[in-house]
Amino acid sequence: MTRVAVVGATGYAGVELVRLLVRHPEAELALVTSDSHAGIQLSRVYPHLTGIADFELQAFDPDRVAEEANVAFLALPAGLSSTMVPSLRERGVRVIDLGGDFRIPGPLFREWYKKDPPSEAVREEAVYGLTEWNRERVAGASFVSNPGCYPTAALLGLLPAVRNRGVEADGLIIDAKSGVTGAGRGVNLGNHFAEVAENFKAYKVAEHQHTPEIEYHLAAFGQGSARVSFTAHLLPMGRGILVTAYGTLTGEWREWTTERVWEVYQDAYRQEPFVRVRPAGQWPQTKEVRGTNLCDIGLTVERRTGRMIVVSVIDNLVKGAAGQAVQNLNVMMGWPETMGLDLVPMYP
Ligand SMILES: NC(=O)C1=CN([C@@H]2O[C@H](COP(=O)(O)OP(=O)(O)OC[C@H]3O[C@@H](n4cnc5c(N)ncnc54)[C@H](OP(=O)(O)O)[C@@H]3O)[C@@H](O)[C@H]2O)C=CC1
Ligand SMILES: CC(=O)N[C@@H](CCC(=O)OP(=O)(O)O)C(=O)O
Repeated sequence: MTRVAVVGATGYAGVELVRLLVRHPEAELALVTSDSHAGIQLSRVYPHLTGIADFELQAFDPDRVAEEANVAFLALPAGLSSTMVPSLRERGVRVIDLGGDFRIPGPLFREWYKKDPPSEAVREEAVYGLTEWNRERVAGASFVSNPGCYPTAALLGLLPAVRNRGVEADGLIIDAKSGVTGAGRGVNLGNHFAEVAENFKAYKVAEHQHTPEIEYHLAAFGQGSARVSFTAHLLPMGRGILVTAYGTLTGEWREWTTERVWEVYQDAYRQEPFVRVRPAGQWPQTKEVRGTNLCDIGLTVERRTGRMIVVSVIDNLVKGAAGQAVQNLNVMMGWPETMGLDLVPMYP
């Protein structure tokens, strides 16, 4: 068994990691940490874990993490892992960081997150954990930077077309909707029931911090440059993200049918255990992936406008956070990629 720690176990991403790790056949959950709940049992904070994960929460201490665990998952507010990661790496702990600190170069992090970035030398050690597109590098990694929730859905939906030069990567439009757990467990008026229920709103328009992450990795994996208009919206539901992306067809793709484009997507994802390309005309829904590490994709060519429309859905806490992090753990450790993630969607 490999001993693992969850740093920030009381947050929504952290507690989802706990859910997956307590049933993982090769990982043993050895340590859970919290800032404001240190000394209290995790099952006091989350009574649904009574008898399942009654660990006492510890304050973060890198020596303690290194004593107890070989791998640490960090699920902390942006900016904290920039200082914590080096202290763990120095002690030989492998790290999977779920925050935004290491996903983009420092100057972009400073500009969009308005926080001090980590040192560029440490950031360059981080392997971006979009598993389906970076599996070989994740396999040899000791430090993985897990993608953001919106970027996961957007990149998986768009990369087959961008990589194959089927759509113009400059000028993509990405329209995204999330459930409220995407904002974490912290109390925030914008996520108050009375503000969210029977309501629907766009937020952080033209200034969402996931915009540079989407552009940077579309360019890197797509082997070109990318400019996107990304708009996030808040839905009155707990879990789930649905992304609708619009791209102008280029080159020979301008003449292609939906079926031809669909074949390119099938080729890209046929071997992937967690990506399902839906038959033409079938549009994925958030509930169809709820509680799982799946990303479902539907697409069409819109002949009238010369555009392609792609819809992708994930569970933000699983494929968008904890599930993809466990998928990366499996790849890092050389275990079967689906280990501990063989989950059936909770429907209805
Ligand atoms: N929610 C989501 O859908 C997704 C989240 N993520 C990422 O995961 C990370 C966590 O997000 P989420 O779970 O939503 O956030 P939450 O606000 O729900 O949780 C934050 C966690 O960090 C801990 N924490 C806060 N401040 C400190 C501190 N100073 N020192 C140590 N621990 C601290 C909290 O512990 P306590 O309150 O007990 O002190 C809590 O466990 C973020 O970086 C986010 O970007 C990524 C993809 C999706
Ligand atoms: C619904 C909601 O508010 N979602 C959050 C998701 C952010 C997140 O997960 O933070 P990172 O930037 O560290 O990835 C948001 O849009 O800001």
